[in-house]
Parts: sequence; structure tokens; C-alpha cells
Amino acid sequence: RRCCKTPLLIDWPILGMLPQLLSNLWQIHDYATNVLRQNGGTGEFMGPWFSKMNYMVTSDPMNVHHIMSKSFDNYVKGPEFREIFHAFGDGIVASDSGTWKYIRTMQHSLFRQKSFEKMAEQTIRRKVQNSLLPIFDHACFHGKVLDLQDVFSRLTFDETSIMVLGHDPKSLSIEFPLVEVEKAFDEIEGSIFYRHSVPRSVWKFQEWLQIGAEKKMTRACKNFDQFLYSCIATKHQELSKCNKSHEKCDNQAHQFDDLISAMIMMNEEKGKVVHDDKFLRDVAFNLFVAGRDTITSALTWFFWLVATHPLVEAKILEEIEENFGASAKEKCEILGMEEVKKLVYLHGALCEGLRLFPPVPIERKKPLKRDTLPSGHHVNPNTTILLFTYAMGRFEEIWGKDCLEFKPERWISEKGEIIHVPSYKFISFNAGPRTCLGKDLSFLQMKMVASTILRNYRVQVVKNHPTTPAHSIVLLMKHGLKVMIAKRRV
Ligand code: HEM
Repeated sequence: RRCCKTPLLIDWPILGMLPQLLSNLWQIHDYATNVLRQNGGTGEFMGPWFSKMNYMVTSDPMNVHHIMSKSFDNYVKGPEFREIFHAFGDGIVASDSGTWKYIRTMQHSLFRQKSFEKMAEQTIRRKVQNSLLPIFDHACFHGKVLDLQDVFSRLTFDETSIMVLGHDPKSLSIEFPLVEVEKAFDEIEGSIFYRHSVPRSVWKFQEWLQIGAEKKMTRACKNFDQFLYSCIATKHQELSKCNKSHEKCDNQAHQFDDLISAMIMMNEEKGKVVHDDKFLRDVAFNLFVAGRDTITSALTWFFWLVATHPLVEAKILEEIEENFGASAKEKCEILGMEEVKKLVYLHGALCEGLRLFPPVPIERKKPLKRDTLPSGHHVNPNTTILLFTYAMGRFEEIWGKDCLEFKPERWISEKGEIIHVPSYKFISFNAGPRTCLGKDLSFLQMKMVASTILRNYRVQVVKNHPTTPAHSIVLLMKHGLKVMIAKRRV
């Protein structure tokens, strides 16, 4: 019936390979890893007839290198991606070619500025000091169970909002308030996952009728957009007030109150509106997507791994103690940018967590022209390619026989430095020209948060707590991460 030359699963009439996929949905990432391993790293998935859910799936590093770097111009996100990720607008994550290049160059130059790094460090420091630590103290004092994933999700939502929009939604506080915009954002992400899991015709029909997940999506987008546009309007007002009063708006430090202000000020420098409000909305939305759940996921899996590997925990603490000692504790409760650079073992442990649990477990690409992948598989403009980054972190060919073990040591050289692994093997931050722009910021954020928590508290996972991955576009835990907290030192 269909000429599927390299099937990954049994291709049943009408239903294609869907039955096996559905029966293993609860363990989809591990299942896909095994199937890919048995098939040499690459093969085809055929969905039900006429569903257009046909994919070339690969975890072969040579294919990844080819798609992401060597033949970068031939592999795009494409119109289907933009349709599914409609809420992303013309932001960096969903765009291609000229639009992507412009935003990438502009954001890259903003992220590289010293004043941006400083603003980011201050934001993280304040949030950890004023919101995270009080919650941990409160949980210790009352012996309460904390959902660490929820804590990190709120922390990163607030931090992203402050860095991008200059507004603190205060979702992280002892009361764990229901913040409408945070909920709306979660709903948008949930609906995007839904669009991945059913045939296009199904979600399109639901969108047209405005029912189910699509109705939720429309409502949530409206709420989140209202929030974004009102923050942008506030920024316009603040900057025009500041212009009128001749305050130093061109001062670098002022530019980095937040990213949106910096971009509005570029309009003024150029004497025309190069960034209108829709553009600013799209930039802000994409940065929320890029920076919020990714770090939440990375920190959540990291804390689970550390809590279940006491030797690793002891080595992280030893490194912190060696570098900063007990006496430094009073001087700097929260380690800063320069200090966390010294924490090589912690860096290795975070990389190891990201290898085993990459926050973005699947990447999607579309070829513009016919091509043959290094593995010998043929692709054409109708092929959707799925790169399984989760499987790549668990391949013996890349990481050796102990690939399933959590071993931060594999990242550290004899000289005690971090070993560089090419991004087409360690794919967690993407590879090639579209490598994650927030990698340095992520390590800063994760190291500041992780060192503060580990130094001050002992985190214990609640007995028998299930750690199943959620069905979402970012690799979160389905049931959160329930932990008990105890003070490390009085
Ligand atoms: C542990 C944390 C993070 C991980 C694992 C991560 C991973 C990734 C991945 C896999 C992509 C490619 C997505 C795609 O093309 O579909 C990406 C892109 C991107 N990330 Fe990150 N990210 C993290 C944090 C951040 C943060 C904090 C920011 C900044 C706020 C950020 C900014 C970006 C941007 C702007 C892109 C788009 C790059 C482009 O398409 O040219 N990321 N990231």
C-alpha cells in the first residue's frame, strides 16, 4: 500500500503505526529511544491513512549535524510549524529566513551586553532572596510538602517577566496564588501539544467550531496577549515620560531595565518604528516560551537526580564549601555570576541532567529540497523530520556503555575543566546557527538557584512519588516533584 522503506513499527492498514504508539504513550520517550536504537537511529513513522502524520524520525548525530549545520539553509521550521505554533506569531522560535535572521542578530547583540547580564543577575538574586528562600523557610518550619516543579515554574515565570517586560507578576509567593496570566500561558502550551497529537483536520475543525482544546487556546491567547500589550503600553508611557523630563534614557544601565524597553529605544535611535507593538508582543511571547519551561524542566529533573544520588550531592556541596567556605555564607548567601563560574562540578551535574532529560525532547524540521541524509534516508519537501533529542542522550555510541548513568564526572577533564561536547551530540541547547541564545543565561540562573538551595536545604523526594514525564512540548514531570525540605545548617 505505502512504500515505507524503513518502518520503525508495524504499519497496519488504515491505522498505520498509531496503535503501537498509543499503547506506549505513557512511556513515549523511552519507548522511542528503544525503537530507534533497534533501527540504527533513523526510520519512518506512518500515521493513519490521510492523517498526514508521516515522519522521518532520527537520533543519528551525523544526520543532526547535516540538518542543523551543514545543510542549514535547506531545513526550516516551515509553514506547518508556524500554523501549529500560531501563538508564537513572527517571533524567533517559529520564524525562518530573513525574519529569523533579523530577530536573532538583534537579540544576540542585546543578550551579549554586560548591562543585560548584570540586570539578569540582579533579577535572579532578588527573586531567590525575596521569594524563593521565604517559601523554603516556610515549608521547613511547617513541615509542608513542596512541589518543586511548581516552585520553579513560578520562579522562572516571574524572572522572565521581569527581564523581558519589567513587570513582576508575583506568582511565586508563600500563598501560591492563582495568577491568571500564568495559567493562560500553561493552557496555550497544553493546546499546542494537543495539536501535535491529533491529525491536522481534527484540530482545524475544532478551531473552526471553537470547541475543546481550541476554544481554550483562543481564550488563553486573548488573556495572555492582553497582559503583554498592557505591559508594552506601560513601557511606552514610562519611556516617553522619561524623554520629556530629559532623564538619561540613552544610559546603558537604563536601557537594561528590561528587553522590551531596550527594543522600544531602538525605535527612537533609528527615528522610525522598526519595532511596532505586534513585533514586541511576538518577541516577548517567544522569550517566555524559550526561557520559562525549559529552565523549570532542567531544574526539576536536576533536583530529582541529585536527591537520588547522594554522592553527587556531597560532591556539589564539597565544591561549594572548598570555593566559598562556611565563613563566606554570611557574606554572600546567594552566589553571583563570577562566583558560580568556579563551580565546575555543579556545571557538569547540570549538563548531565540536561543530557538525560533534555527540556525540548523533540525538534521538528522540514526540508525545502530533496536530500539524502548521511544515514542514507531520502527526504523531500513533504517529509517532516523529527529529531529525538531525548534518545540522543541515551545512545551508547555517543556516551559509552554507562550512558544511562547520572555521572557528572564525564563532563570534567583531568585538568578539572569542563569537556566541550559538540552540539550535534549534546543537543539539549539545539545545534548550528539556531543554537539556544539563552544558554549562558540558563547556566547562570540554574547555578545560582541550585547552589543556593543545596547549600541551605536538604531536599528529599516524597517516598514513592511517581516521576513520569508529562505529555507536553517541554519535558516536565506529569505529577510535579513533591519534596520535603530540611534546613542544612541552623
Ligand atoms: C535549560 C534551559 C534552556 C534549554 C535547554 C534551551 C534549549 C533550547 C532549544 C532546544 C532551542 C531550539 C528550539 C527550536 O528551535 O525549536 C532553543 C532556542 C532558543 N532559546 Fe533556549 N533553552 C533554554 C533556556 C533559554 C533561555 C533562558 C532563553 C532566554 C530567555 C532562551 C532563548 C532561546 C532563544 C531566543 C531561542 C531561539 C533561537 C533561534 O531559533 O535562533 N533559551 N533553546
